[in-house]
Amino acid sequence: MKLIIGIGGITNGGKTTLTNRLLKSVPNCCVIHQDDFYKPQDQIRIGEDGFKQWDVLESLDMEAMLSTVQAWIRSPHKFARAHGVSVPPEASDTQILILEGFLLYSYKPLVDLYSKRYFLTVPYEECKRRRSTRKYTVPDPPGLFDGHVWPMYQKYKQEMEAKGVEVVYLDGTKSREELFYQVLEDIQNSLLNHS
Ligand SMILES: Nc1ncnc2c1ncn2[C@@H]1O[C@H](COP(=O)(O)OP(=O)(O)O)[C@@H](O)[C@H]1O
Ligand SMILES: NC(=O)c1ccc[n+]([C@@H]2O[C@H](COP(=O)(O)O)[C@@H](O)[C@H]2O)c1
Repeated sequence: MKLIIGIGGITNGGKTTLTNRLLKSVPNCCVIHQDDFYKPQDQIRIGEDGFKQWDVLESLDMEAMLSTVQAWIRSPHKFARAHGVSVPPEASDTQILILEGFLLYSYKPLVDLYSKRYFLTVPYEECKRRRSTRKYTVPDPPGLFDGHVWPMYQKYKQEMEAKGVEVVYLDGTKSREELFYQVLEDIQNSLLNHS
């Protein structure tokens, strides 16, 4: 059985933290990070808002991300070995792929592939506070959060909801442990329901 799990949602919601915790506990589990598919900086256009458009889908090479997911679907064991995930000889038939990223549910060719879509949220003030301490490869210019990041977050979330994409919302202000056990239990239930 193959399960593709999305850990999506708001920037600085705790997606990477939760994903890393799950990877330590869930056997036969690989990960693909959406951030790894950012286009080169000189291909990120400047929008009418005056900012480099880091928070739009067009800034990510989603075709390449989809190809990577398809490589896992074709052969999870081969994919795991190629990505340094140990595959014991007696590995069970259950293989799990976690996709982690802030725009996971806005790219049509991927959206139906998920067995489960999680979506972390945190309120505006908390998101802005966490973001202000974060160091990206390209530092946020002044005003980026209010002028670009937050409006794009709201736009994509509204579009996702309008399309009726089914997600499980997670409250990113809960403790790291609480979030981990909530999702782990839910994944275990999904496995039971699929078997
Ligand atoms: N449950 C949580 N409660 C409080 N802070 C958290 C929690 N999860 C993550 N963080 C912190 O928030 C920041 C962003 O976390 P990260 O996992 O990198 O978010 P994302 O991958 O969604 O951008 C980091 O400083 C991290 O330590
Ligand atoms: N990874 C990069 O090269 C890069 C560069 C500039 C901004 N960002 C930011 O990364 C955010 C998405 O990643 P997180 O969900 O991990 O915060 C976006 O809001 C975007 O503004 C990433």
